Amino acid sequence: MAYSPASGSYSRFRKLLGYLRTHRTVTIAGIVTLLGVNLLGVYIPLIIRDGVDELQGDFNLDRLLALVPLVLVLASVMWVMRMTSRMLIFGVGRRVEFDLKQTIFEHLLTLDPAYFARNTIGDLINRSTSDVDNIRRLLGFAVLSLVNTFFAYGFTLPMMLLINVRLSLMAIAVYPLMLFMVMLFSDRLRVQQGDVQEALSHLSELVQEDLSGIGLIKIYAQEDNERRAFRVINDRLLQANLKLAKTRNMLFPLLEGLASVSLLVLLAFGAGSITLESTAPMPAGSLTVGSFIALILYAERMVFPTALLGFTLTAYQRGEVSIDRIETILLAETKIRDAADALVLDPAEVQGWLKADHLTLTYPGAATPALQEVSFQIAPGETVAIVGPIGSGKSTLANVLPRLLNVAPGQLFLEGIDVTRITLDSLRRVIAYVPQESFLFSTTIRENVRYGDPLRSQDEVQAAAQAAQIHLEILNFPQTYDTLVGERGITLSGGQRQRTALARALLMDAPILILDDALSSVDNQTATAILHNLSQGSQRKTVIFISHQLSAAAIADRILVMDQGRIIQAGSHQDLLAEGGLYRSLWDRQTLEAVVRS
Ligand SMILES: Nc1ncnc2c1ncn2[C@@H]1O[C@H](COP(=O)(O)OP(=O)(O)OP(=O)(O)O)[C@@H](O)[C@H]1O
Repeated sequence: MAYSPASGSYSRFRKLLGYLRTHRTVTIAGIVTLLGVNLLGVYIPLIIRDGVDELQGDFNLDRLLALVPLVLVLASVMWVMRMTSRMLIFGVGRRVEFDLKQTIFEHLLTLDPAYFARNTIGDLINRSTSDVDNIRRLLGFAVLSLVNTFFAYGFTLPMMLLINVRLSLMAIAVYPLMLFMVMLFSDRLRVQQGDVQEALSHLSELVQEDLSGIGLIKIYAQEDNERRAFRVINDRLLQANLKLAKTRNMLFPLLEGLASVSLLVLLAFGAGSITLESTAPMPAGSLTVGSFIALILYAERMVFPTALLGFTLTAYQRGEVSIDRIETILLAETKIRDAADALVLDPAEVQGWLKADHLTLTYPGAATPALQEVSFQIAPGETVAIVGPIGSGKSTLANVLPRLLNVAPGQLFLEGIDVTRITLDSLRRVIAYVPQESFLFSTTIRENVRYGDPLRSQDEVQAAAQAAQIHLEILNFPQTYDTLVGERGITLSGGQRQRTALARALLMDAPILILDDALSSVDNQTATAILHNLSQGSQRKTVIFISHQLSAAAIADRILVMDQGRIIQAGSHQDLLAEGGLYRSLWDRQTLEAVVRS
């Protein structure tokens, strides 16, 4: 996913307000507290001004001693309020971070598998963490700083003008120049920030892919190549960061320097305007020592937020880039969703009757359909094997049944109902599906088996494991069903993983079971035994068994032979052997291979 500003600054600003909507009370409380801080910040210099002017006429220790505690109390109140405002506003940033992470994760769960084939996990993780972090900073630091700047300019500047217009204007004369600089650098900063985030995503992608495929890297002795590839991307990130740092390091000191110039201007021109005669009428344009001190204190209050404009801007722009990157995820929509009038299937009423009627499916961007005019009917309780050469469309067919792929209306029916008119949830509940890659979570065997329904009892888990022919092996694991598997536990063999995944599907006791080459790492004899058991008994399910293992497929009630997206043969093993054609040649080849191996 390349970074492309999906929206203008205005709509990004509206997005930000949208993030804040649920926390508006706390945000407003934070801003009101900040308002209090600024009002006190304006008031305290006035007390100091009056105090200094009074003392100048007639020095009085009692008066001085009364003034100090007052300023101290007010300054302490201001300090407490400042702390409170920071806690409130930074807290909002943290809450928005929480909301966003939750929203992104929940949204990702709604997207169909094709989305994850198009976008890398590393990039998605980066957007859900680093980009969300940038938005938190924007809503914490940048909001606090922007509001602070707004109040400082709104209150402090008028007070300065009231004290002395000429000196105040001279002090802030450099500010327009500063704003001009900020605007000048703003686009460059945003583009450079986008480059950094993108390079960061590429780095996460590479780490994620390499660590997942670490075995492959070692087998092919590609450590050096991967090291070089990492260096290239890491270097790209370094260059992007250095470029950004260069721009920031040019802008920030410039802003800080210019902001301090206002203090120098005041000192240079203000000192000459001070009049020490407190009794005589003040000459026009002159000011008392107290007013001069207040003016300096005010100017200082302005310097800080103005000098911070650069940081605020970066935080804001970083956040803007990240808003775009996060919105790209949130705007992605799945085409596979419930129709407005979708039916909820009652699992008890589903027998397992499937019908495809000229089912055709073309992957986005593909030149030819992966499924072409596929028609069949599968009766309740029937065991149907689907065989065919590599890439003939078998997995596509398996994915279409539970609507993991977007099937057009009027082509696929369950119990005579168009699957596009059934809610996804109820459709998927009646189809147990074991994919080619058997994924296990890093938890115990028991939790893996009862993933579809964590409340199932140990007896039920065991019965499913027995049907999947893995129970006896589980008993040999260190803690039997409590053994941890995956990253935090033992590593299962390919065949053990497949049979654990099968047990997980069997536990769901769904009327339809799809096995997509799900026993490829299990020996032929065991695979045949499993399939035989599944197709026997009174509680027969509709079983769709996709496999390259023809000896196991041979025991199915019916075999569908696929080639180039079409069903080109259908019948029992004996019928198909007698018929000749593709099935016969596949069978002969496998039989010959088995003879050669033995
Ligand atoms: N996500 C996808 N995007 C585009 N094309 C795809 C996608 N998945 C599969 N295909 C293409 O669709 C065709 C059918 O693939 P499919 O995986 O269904 O075949 P298969 O019979 O299951 O193969 P195998 O026996 O190797 O598992 C192939 O040409 C494949 O390249």
